[in-house]
Amino acid sequence: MSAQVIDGKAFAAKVRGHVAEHVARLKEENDLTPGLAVVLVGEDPASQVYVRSKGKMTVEVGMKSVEHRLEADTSEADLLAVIADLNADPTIHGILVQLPLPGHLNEDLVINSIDPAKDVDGFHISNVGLLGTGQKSMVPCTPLGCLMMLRDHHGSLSGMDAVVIGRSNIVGKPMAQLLLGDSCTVTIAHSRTKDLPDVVRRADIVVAAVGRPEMVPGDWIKPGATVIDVGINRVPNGEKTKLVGDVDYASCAEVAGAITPVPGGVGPMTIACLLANTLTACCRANGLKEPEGLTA
Ligand SMILES: Nc1nc2c(c(=O)[nH]1)N[C@@H](CN(C=O)c1ccc(C(=O)N[C@@H](CCC(=O)O)C(=O)O)cc1)CN2
Ligand SMILES: [Mg+2]
Repeated sequence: MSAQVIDGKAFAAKVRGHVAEHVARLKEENDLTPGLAVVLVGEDPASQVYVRSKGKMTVEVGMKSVEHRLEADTSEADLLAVIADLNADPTIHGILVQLPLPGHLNEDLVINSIDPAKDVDGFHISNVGLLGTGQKSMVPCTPLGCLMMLRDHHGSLSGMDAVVIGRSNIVGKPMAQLLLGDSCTVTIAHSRTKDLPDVVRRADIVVAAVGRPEMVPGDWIKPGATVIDVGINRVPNGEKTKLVGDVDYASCAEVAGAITPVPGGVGPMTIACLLANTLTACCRANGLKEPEGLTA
């Protein structure tokens, strides 16, 4: 068997197209422009690339984009003051603090200082609690992107066995909540899971989000299963480097029914869902109907 490739790049472009249509309608009918503020502390090269890309795509879908680039040694008080200003700014509907933060800053404290209604990353403790109790929330972008691709591929996910490998707050835990919300039977596996290969072999859906290059081989995959690879690992490739996921693509693609590639799978969906969340936040803030198909 050779798996169907789930093209995240193409799907993300489609999502951004839907967002752009809604944004144009909001402008025309409600004289409203959604605004997204991205805060970057320090000079992490990968973060700089992601932040630039977020700003560019925000403008492309017709939204207002604001960037705050702060020095690596910015104090917590100064960062919190920037966030407080954005919380109070009525033209800003989404606020995102790019992670990871430099080590001297308390990530939880910083994230929890964002107005939950503007927390387009869905990392604020209020949004985590709302998602966990099945209430309307802001949903973390990467898991939301994975869910959108799974729904698009399968239609209903009801009754499917899903294994999420990885228990991070950003991907693993919210992914499990979303799959549960779509009536999957969900297992969260991690580094201490016993008989991990056997656990993964039971899954109709495997979401790999461990951050370990090519950790999942094809012989862990049930024939026909859907494999969603969240990993973005840069590894040596001769004199250069290349990006690989958390699954061994070649062997998994021989067994799986469908698989996301790296690059071009989950990654592009993350930014598309960030734009979708900003649009959703703007609609909610103004008491307007939310766009369909862009939230969980
Ligand atoms: N506040 C946040 N910080 C971080 C998040 C996040 O969702 N919110 N996620 C990641 C980084 N990230 C967005 O911020 C992100 C990562 C990767 C991609 C992407 O499109 N990747 C491409 C490959 C890019 C490359 O060549 O390096 C792909 O997979 O095709 C988009 C966004 C951590 N921080
Ligand atoms: Mg820290």
